[in-house]
Amino acid sequence: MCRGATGMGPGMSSTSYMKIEGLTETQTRPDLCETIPWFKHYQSGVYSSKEKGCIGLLIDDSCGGRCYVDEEIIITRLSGSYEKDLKGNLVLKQSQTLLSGTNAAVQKSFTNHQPIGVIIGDRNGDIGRSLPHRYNVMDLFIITHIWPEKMGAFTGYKMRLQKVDLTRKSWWAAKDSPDPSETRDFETRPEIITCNACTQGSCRTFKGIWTCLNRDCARFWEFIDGPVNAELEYDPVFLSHRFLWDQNSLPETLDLVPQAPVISDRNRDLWRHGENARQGIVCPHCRKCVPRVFLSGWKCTAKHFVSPQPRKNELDCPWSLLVDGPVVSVCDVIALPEIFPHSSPRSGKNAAMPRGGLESFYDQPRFAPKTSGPDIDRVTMAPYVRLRYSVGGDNIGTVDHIVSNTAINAKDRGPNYLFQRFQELDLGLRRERLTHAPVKGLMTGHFLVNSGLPYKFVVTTQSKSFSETHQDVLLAHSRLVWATRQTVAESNHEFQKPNELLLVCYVADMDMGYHDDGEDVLGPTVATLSLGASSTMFLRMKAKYFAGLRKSDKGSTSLTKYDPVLIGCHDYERRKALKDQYDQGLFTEDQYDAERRKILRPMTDAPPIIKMELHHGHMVVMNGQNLQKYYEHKVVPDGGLRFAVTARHIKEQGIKAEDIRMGQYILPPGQAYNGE
Ligand SMILES: O=C(O)CCC(=O)C(=O)O
Ligand SMILES: [Fe+2]
Repeated sequence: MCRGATGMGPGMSSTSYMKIEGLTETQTRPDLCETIPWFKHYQSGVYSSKEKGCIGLLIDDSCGGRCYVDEEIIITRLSGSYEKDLKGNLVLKQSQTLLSGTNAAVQKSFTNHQPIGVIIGDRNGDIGRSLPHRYNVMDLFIITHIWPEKMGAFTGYKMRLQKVDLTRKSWWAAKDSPDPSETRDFETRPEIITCNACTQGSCRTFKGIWTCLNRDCARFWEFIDGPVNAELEYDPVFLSHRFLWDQNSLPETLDLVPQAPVISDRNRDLWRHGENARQGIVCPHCRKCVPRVFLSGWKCTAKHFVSPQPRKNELDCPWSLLVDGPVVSVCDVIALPEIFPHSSPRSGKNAAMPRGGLESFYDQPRFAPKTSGPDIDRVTMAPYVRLRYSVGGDNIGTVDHIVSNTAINAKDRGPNYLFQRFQELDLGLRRERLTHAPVKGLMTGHFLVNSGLPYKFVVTTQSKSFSETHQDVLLAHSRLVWATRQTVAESNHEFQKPNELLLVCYVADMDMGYHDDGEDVLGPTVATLSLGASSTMFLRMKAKYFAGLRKSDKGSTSLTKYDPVLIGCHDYERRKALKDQYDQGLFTEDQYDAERRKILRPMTDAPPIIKMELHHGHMVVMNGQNLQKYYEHKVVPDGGLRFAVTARHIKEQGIKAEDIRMGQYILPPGQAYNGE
């Protein structure tokens, strides 16, 4: 059945919905989603909230047959169950329902007259004009009709949306189109015709022909002697009629274009390191979505686009909003209010109060009870305590957790000093766009800066040589050189001096997801120093080794080639027995694969086998090439300001002599760290 919006009548004009006029634009989907609060979905075309239903809609690409965009009306399909055929046409693969998922949210917005923010992408061909930017905020619309159509063997839905504010000409209107007339016709409605078979009314949607739009009726989508599906055109009245929205009858509307904040002493923390620190801001000058790229704040400059490159028409706008503030003390980001009664309690999301005094807080790290986890060896490495996790037998590797204490942290040029200096120095910390990401333009979930030899595998960071790196940063590196040397001395590896440094900074809910640090060009040892807020580090086996096979996005599974059958993997005993038989030549490769297929099942991800609480001043040294090959780690900070300084060795073979010098430095006498 064709359902139209109801309950209209003469009412207030809707001009007040538009807080700011005009177009907001962005070139990447992540920038859009970080900035526009009513459209935070990175992949779907519908953004919904539980309470309101659909609040944001993106129309891009091809919307399928008979989609339509004019100055005030949009007709588009509802999402879900479509696939592209070989020619790139969208084909419905299963009938849609309005009862669940995003279509239920769309239905809810239709019923509630919820205004919806609409964004149009420059791949949309229905608008019939070129668009200035990749993504362009159109305006607020309300769904006026939702109806089913037969699409091949299945039933899918379409919807008609009408712009809320009819008093102003839309920015996407043709240049020569007239301004909206002051006297509009809000009376005319498309004709409603009752179906003889089901007795339900459906409106005249198509030109010169009527069909029943009740999907349960025997005569649904029946066109006797009429045009074939592809020839259907919309009825002129169906396109031209308008509802007048009574503003008082509409639910709370969206702030279509969020205003840039005015930073004051009261809200500074929120925007600097708190809840809003990852929020993008619409530039008040050029209206571009400006994501938080820099730790120092927001800068509306096209120049910060390493990838994708700025477009030709992109303005290099000078607007910026910097959020500097007083240096945060360590006591402000760790939970020790009873010891520092004047400090504000930590607001981190995992904040846990230490049971003992300050010493016990640092000296007795708590770690998750082991399941099938590695052995832990606890030794005193005065003045530190070192916990060594031996992972997966001899040939895999070790993780050393080097636990600091207040005395170490307070030492001259120690962690307390470094935490302060890293805030005072202009280190150039910024988020970078990932080179391989499911969504183009996706940025790291943390700020970073690289120095020494360039490290550019996950993200392309601009690297400074150590000679251009501030000495206080080199002091942190020198602690990691010491820690690396300690660890390597007990292994059968040769010590390779770290020649690279990655400084990462986390604020708000930033984190670093599961990854490994195991590029071919990297040495086997990776050492990290934590400064500031606490965090939790997890280590787990990679899924393909844990399960022995992996599932592709399309649902097929493939066996892991050269499966090492690591201690701790799923179904270890049976897999090991098969592998032994294969290694002894009792199976051909095909037989081995066939036997493996009988027992292996796709798994959910492996559970973490190490969970370490990293506090201010702690160091972690991961040692072993295979540790990075077979295992992965992630870090989830508690919230609040945290720096992680990581030192690795990049193999020098094939690197030019002048570049090798980028990874070398000499500290003034007595300043290289010696473990005290
Ligand atoms: O934040 C941390 O402690 C670790 C960072 C890390 O894993 C990395 O930089 O690769
Ligand atoms: Fe890492």
